[in-house]
Amino acid sequence: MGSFFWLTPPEREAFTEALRVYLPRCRWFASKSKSITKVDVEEEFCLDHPSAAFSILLVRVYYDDGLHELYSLPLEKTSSTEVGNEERLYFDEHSSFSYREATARAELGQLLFELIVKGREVQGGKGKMQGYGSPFLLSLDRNALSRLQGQFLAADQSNSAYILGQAFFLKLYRKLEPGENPETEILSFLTERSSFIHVPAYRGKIEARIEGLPYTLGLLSSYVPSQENGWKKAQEAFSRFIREARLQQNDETSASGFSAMVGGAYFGPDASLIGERTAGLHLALSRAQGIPSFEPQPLEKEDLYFLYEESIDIMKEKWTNAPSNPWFNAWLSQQNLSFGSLTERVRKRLEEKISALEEGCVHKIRIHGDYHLGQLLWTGSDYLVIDFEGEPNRAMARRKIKWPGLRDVAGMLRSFHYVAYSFAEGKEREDFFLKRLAELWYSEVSKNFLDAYRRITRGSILLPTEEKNFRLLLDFFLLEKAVYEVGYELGSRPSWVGIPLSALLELIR
Ligand SMILES: Nc1ncnc2c1ncn2[C@@H]1O[C@H](COP(=O)(O)OP(=O)(O)O)[C@@H](O)[C@H]1O
Ligand SMILES: O=P(O)(O)O[C@H]1O[C@H](CO)[C@@H](O[C@H]2O[C@H](CO)[C@@H](O)[C@H](O)[C@H]2O)[C@H](O)[C@H]1O
Repeated sequence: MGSFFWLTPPEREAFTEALRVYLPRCRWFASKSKSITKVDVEEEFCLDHPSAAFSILLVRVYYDDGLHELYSLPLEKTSSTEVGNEERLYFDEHSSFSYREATARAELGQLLFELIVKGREVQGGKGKMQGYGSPFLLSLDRNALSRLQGQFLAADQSNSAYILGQAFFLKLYRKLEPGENPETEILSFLTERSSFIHVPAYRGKIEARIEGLPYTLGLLSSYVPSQENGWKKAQEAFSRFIREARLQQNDETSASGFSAMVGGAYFGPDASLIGERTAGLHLALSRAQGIPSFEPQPLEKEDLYFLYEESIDIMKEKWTNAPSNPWFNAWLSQQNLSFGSLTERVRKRLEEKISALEEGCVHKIRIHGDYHLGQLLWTGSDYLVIDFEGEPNRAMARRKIKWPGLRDVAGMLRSFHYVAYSFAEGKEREDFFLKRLAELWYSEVSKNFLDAYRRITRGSILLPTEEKNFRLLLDFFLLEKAVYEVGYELGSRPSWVGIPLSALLELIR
């Protein structure tokens, strides 16, 4: 079967032109709003299955702002008669060879799994791709492993995944950068060097090495059978709470009565368990003596000024379309605020938090970095934490920076807030009772989560001993996360922008 590098220059051009149209339509393609100037295929790794021929292409995409990104694109090579025109990405009339999207093919998942199990190496044009199994995987019976059936996971996510025999989960990263992916790094650390078991166990990875640089192409972990994720479970608990509270509305149930309801059966116990798991995760990550990329270090004010600058940049760059966003504007006029005064108050509040904080009051460690309820899987009796890639839109090196665990804690608190306040989203009528219940739910769930987290981390390098420092740091991270979220919502869910804005308002009052 053919290969990109066998094509003539005009054929290559036709193919990269086809990619230029195709890529922005893909869910995992990060820069949909940018204008592509050029697409280059930098590398091709060919993988043959008895019934199909595949290629993993590494494709460099150039934009009109001078920046570029590298993507992994698994394609199937097939003869023209087998494929309808609509499925083809490229067709070469002379050799009757065409490329089509292959991610959904279970055979590809199988081949990639085998690459890891057998530690195989595949040569490309400039470099090589190799599978690496963890010590545990390599201790298993290879024949039994090769009989496992692959299945593509049809979830609309930033990466693509396969399940093998309900035992393994294989994630193929789409956007690549040189260096080890934070997810393989953290999961292998937790699996092999800690006793924390509430994450999928690390089982291996696929790495490419091109011109001396490593790129993580895939992660193999244990498969976690789950009922739902934390976000769905919390939403469901919140809506049950609202239904029950409305039934009791006439019975004059007091605020403390409603809080007790939440604490009892409407996510209060879940929040405590999430607090325990979060604390356990951070404690495990903080016990990493002798590994420079993980070893804890005292927090300096400089570290926070870095985030402060980043928040200012987000407000300048990612909030630029705010003035044309009707929800943003309606919110501003409701609060009697101008755009300029909002951003200035946020800036000032961030600065105040840093200056009042005592330097070195806590240590920074490797953290999850994009911690929210959607990153928790509910197994039916416990929560497992997934997706350690960090914030998807930030550069890899940036996602590996150490921060106090309280940064993840703030992420989870923001997520509880989203559950309560997204419930009222899109409902025209002002419903004061619902607002009151949302406040009560958020406050009770947050208290349960924080109490559990603080109980377990008390006395450790993760928690400031003084209450004042704890509050300052947590508020700083809540502010910083809400600034990020406003930018995120303006780009992806403009009608939800009021949720992080309402949190910001509370924090700058
Ligand atoms: N180890 C696992 N076992 C089972 N399902 C998983 C596992 N990890 C992730 N998933 C499922 O796949 C989805 C996408 O995983 P995630 O790590 O969030 O990928 P992405 O990087 O694409 O966001 C999750 O929402 C979850 O449903
Ligand atoms: O795609 P990722 O899961 O890596 O994270 C990004 O998308 C999240 C949205 O799904 C976004 O999270 C925000 O919305 C959540 C509700 O959908 C809410 O629970 C989070 O608190 C809120 O930040 C996340 O910020 C973004 O990085």
